[in-house]
Amino acid sequence: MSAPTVGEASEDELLTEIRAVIDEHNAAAAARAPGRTLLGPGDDCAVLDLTGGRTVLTTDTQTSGQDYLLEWPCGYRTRGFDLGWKSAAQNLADVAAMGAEPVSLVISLTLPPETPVAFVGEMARGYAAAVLALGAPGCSIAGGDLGSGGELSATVAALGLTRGEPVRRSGAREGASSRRRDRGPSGGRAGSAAGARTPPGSVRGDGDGALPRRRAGRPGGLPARPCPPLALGPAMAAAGARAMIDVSDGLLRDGGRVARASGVAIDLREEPLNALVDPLREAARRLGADPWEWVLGGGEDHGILACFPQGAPLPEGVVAIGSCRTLKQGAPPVSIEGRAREDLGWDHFAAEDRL
Ligand SMILES: Nc1ncnc2c1ncn2[C@@H]1O[C@H](COP(=O)(O)OP(=O)(O)O)[C@@H](O)[C@H]1O
Ligand SMILES: Cc1ncc(C[n+]2csc(CCOP(=O)(O)OP(=O)(O)O)c2C)c(N)n1
Ligand SMILES: [Mg+2]
Repeated sequence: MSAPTVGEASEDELLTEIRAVIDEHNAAAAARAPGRTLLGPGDDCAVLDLTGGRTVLTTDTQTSGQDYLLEWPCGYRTRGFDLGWKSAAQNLADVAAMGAEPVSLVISLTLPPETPVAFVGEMARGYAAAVLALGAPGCSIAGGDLGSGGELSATVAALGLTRGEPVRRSGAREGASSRRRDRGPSGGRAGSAAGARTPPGSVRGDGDGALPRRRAGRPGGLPARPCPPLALGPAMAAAGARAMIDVSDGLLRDGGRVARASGVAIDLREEPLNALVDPLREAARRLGADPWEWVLGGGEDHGILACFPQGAPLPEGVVAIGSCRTLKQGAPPVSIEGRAREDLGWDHFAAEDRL
């Protein structure tokens, strides 16, 4: 007998599958952050107490074919756990990049009828696991929505609280140095997600060219399970960061967003970037790809790019990668050792069959 699918289940049965996981998570989260989530799933709305700071709110969607593939070119099959993890992580990263601590998530799922019920339960486990593993153990999963549809998609909204003022993209000033925390708790580095997406179709024919399937599909679990360094968001804010962004669309593109919003030019140094490129060289060689393109243009690593006043003490693990200069007319918003680089990065609406 084949595994039961969503099309054979009722909404209540699916909710029971999800609630089994998240109710347990929420009980633990409530013990760690008492008084924040006053009412979780089960009513028309959740009830939160967000007094004591500024509230930040964000949402992001993972859509099959656009943000993930059920089967990657390397043969790796996306698990429900991966999809849950990634859609939580991507939102938690946005909260952290404002300098906030995550308080709660709501989750809306569109499920094609052929989706296995077990996949949905796995997604719930992925949400709860990401929240815990990435360092937001007090964050509740306060509710969501279920619907049927042609494409499997997951939309998460996340709420967070700051201690001081949220850190926006627009606060960078000349002379500030720009630094990037590139390593997540389990080792996600800039460029790794892009490297993992690169299809082995582009492998060079040098005999053992292709990475073993396991490694090609999951260097550090990416891009299936990105590991944004959540705790560094509030830590960088407390250390005086003037501008922050999570790198979802690529270092150049997201750096350009900070530069433009702040009215500065960001000049990156080659030496610290080399430290990000080096571990990717071998994988890139085998795939016939340019590791610099992964580091500069690859998205979905969700490290945090921040600009600090010169001389500000940096939280541990933060690496200085450049500085903010005067923005000159006609000059690129982001350069490397003063040289312009081709504009690399992810744009949903410009992408054509490009992983
Ligand atoms: N994917 C989900 N994850 C977590 N909770 C969910 C999910 N879908 C629905 N819920 C929760 O289950 C309860 C019932 O959902 P629903 O029937 O969609 O409510 P309503 O009809 O009031 O919109 C709500 O409290 C909702 O937050
Ligand atoms: C099937 C597939 N194609 C392409 C990509 C690459 N990709 C999709 S979205 C994205 C950037 C991040 O997504 P976005 O929704 O822009 O996140 P946000 O900037 O809103 O945080 C990248 C690099 C992918 N992950 N999966
Ligand atoms: Mg963001």
